[in-house]
Amino acid sequence: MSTPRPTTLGVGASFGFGDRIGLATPGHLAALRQAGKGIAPIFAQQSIREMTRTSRTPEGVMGDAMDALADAHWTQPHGADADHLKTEADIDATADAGFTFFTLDPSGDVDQKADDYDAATVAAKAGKLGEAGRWIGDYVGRRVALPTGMELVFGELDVQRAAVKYGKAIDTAVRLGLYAAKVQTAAERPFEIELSVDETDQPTTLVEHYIVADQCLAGGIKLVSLAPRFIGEMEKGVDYIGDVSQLEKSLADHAAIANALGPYKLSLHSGSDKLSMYPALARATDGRFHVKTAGTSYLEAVRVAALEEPELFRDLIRFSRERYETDRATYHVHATLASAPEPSPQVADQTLQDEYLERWETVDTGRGFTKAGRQILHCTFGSVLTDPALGASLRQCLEANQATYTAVLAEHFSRHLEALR
Ligand SMILES: O=C(O)[C@@H](O)[C@@H](O)[C@H](O)C(=O)CO
Repeated sequence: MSTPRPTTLGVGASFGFGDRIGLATPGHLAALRQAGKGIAPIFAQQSIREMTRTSRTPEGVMGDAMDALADAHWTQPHGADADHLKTEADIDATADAGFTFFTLDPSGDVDQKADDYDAATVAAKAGKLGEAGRWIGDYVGRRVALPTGMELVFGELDVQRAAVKYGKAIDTAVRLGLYAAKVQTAAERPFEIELSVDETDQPTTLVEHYIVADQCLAGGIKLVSLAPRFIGEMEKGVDYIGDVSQLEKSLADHAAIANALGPYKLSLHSGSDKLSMYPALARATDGRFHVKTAGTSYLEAVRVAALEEPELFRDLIRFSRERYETDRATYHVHATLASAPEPSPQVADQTLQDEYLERWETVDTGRGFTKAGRQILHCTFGSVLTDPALGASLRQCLEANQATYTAVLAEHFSRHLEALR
């Protein structure tokens, strides 16, 4: 039986194995076979941003994943995530390549300062929204009791703020979602839609979540998953930053809304390495989650260089440090160059591995101890992979040591998947 084309996965537990290089799928598969029972995989997953930074195409991403699945004689269902789509052109490019999971990202239309406005400013801005604020009157005064015991109270200020924050973004999401549905239906191809507003500065409140999802539904968009901006910090390349017990309660309330209006999954973006919150996510959603990762597979590729070609690892660190201040611009990260050592000859190989590739506690947890080299490597993947010398050297290292890459990925992602069970 041959490897099936990507398909829709529905609202059961799923996991996205983003692969920025195109050589990680064997390791992802090994981890899934070891520890992924009951979790549906997405192997072909890249954002437009990633493909732009790595000069890859949707066809190339799809081809790399499908070739690896065929080599492994994979015959089970799998999805394909066209991630962080912002325009109709993004949808056209990825739909034609066979993607079936469309992550719509209207965050460019989210007012990311909305939580800072006082009541008068909120009211004034809401009054100027026009069509984007058409639904304000429909919600003011509502109360919705959630099975978690939480009651959603739609006060006038809360609803106005939701409109100021997400009103335009909702209309963008509906426009993109209807377009994706039209394209896929015309081509008789399967599709499912995720809405992502995770890459915004201020958390999505429960009232805002309810209104965003309810208005998507009213606009004709059936969500398979939603990525709100959760409380706490989901920074790239490091574990969750915040109080996990508070997060679990918030996740349960968000999940109750998803069940009431969907059902749809809660989607965790920047899911790489957030193992401290995985059990909470699985419990709070009762397994109705999607976890999206990508950067951590790149970091494990760098680990192969550290293990097999230490001099290449030093070159990667040196180059990444030169690029970090530029490349960090669109990512939510805290690392500074001062938080990790220069790869000077006096610094041992093992020290560099510890400082730049540690998986666990790598942020200042109040003890003044910050290891953030992972973020310096994480954010500069595009510069490295498109550098004629370094990109080629890293790929050659991985191709010469594919068994090592597969092994470190299998171990790394088995830990991720086991934490979700
Ligand atoms: O870095 C990217 O552009 C994407 O991989 C991520 O934003 C993705 O949506 C994600 O959250 C995976 O960690």
